[in-house]
Amino acid sequence: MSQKIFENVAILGLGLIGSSLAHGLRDKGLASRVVGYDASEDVRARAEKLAFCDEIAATPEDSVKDADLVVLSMPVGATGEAAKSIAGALKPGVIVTDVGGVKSAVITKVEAALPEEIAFVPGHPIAGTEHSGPEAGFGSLFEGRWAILTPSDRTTDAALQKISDLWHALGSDVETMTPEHHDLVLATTSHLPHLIAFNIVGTAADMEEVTRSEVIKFSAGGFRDFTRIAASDPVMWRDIFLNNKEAVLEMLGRFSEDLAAVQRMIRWEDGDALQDLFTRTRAIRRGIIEAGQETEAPDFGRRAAQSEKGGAKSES
Ligand SMILES: NC(=O)c1ccc[n+]([C@@H]2O[C@H](COP(=O)([O-])OP(=O)(O)OC[C@H]3O[C@@H](n4cnc5c(N)ncnc54)[C@H](O)[C@@H]3O)[C@@H](O)[C@H]2O)c1
Ligand SMILES: O=C(O)C(=O)C[C@]1(C(=O)O)C=C[C@@H](O)C=C1
Repeated sequence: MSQKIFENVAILGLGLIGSSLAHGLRDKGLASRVVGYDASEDVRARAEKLAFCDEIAATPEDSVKDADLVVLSMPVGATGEAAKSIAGALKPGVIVTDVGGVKSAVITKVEAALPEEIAFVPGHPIAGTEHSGPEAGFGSLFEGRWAILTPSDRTTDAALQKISDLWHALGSDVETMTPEHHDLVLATTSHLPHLIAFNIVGTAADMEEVTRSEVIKFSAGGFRDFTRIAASDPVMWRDIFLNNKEAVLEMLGRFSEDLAAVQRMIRWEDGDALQDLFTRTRAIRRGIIEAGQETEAPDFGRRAAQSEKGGAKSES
């Protein structure tokens, strides 16, 4: 058991990340009481049954009224409205944080909604799975992962330190950077890969229709890895692309240029160039494994495989 960091925590949005946080806080004894709220009545009822919070509130205002920490854990497109809905009910001295995959747009919307004296610490755990909903959460999700904090004008030093302590206690390493840098880095390492996965799985499905033949049935390792990523929550990803438009378009432009270069290598049978590229990318993967940031068979892959074989249904 670690040391308690907060008395009363409110988590708004009880999907994969919100429920994982609730589990993690309880498993590690980091809060006295956790109150949850979700905009969906169905999710509230499921969360009540799963009992990972001490209480499920009926309204956003009720969920935050006693909180000394409020976590906004909904799709980034809903974060501004959620902040508006709690603005009048917050206790003085409360810290508000979020977990959204985009930072600049979220900061603008949340800070426009919250009273100026409220401390806001924008955050993003670089941890997740393709599953969503309250059944998908587990307390060890954040262990051995990064949590990025992107302080803004409304982030006090004391609040930043407490949120950093919280992520450390949940098992994460913490890095601080500007929101703009975060959005560009994540456009490259998270948003673009998801876009490619959504697209390639869509292309294969179209191929199947056009050729009226089985394409996906015969897919093996490589394509299956793409289908895992492409199974991620549609609302969450719609919001990420709409809220990190510039950085994603910038990275997509660069990616298209690199893809055109590979196209040329194949057309002109430049085997050396192809081999050089693949040698470089293999070294990058091996470097990630050696640095301990990934295993050959990630845990969440095993969880997914187990649930595909008939285990608990974890998607909403
Ligand atoms: N899934 C991941 O891998 C991952 C990783 C890191 C961060 N994130 C971020 O975490 C956030 C939540 O993602 P998730 O994977 O938990 O999604 P999820 O789909 O599992 O859950 C989101 C929940 O938010 C609820 N919600 C929507 N609007 C709300 C509102 N106004 N008030 C309260 N609840 C509301 C939905 O009903 C849903 O239950 C997103 O901003 C996402 O960018 C996701
Ligand atoms: O592991 C996965 O399945 C994820 O997609 C996690 C992932 C990522 O792209 O790395 C997805 C979105 C986030 O905001 C952070 C983490």
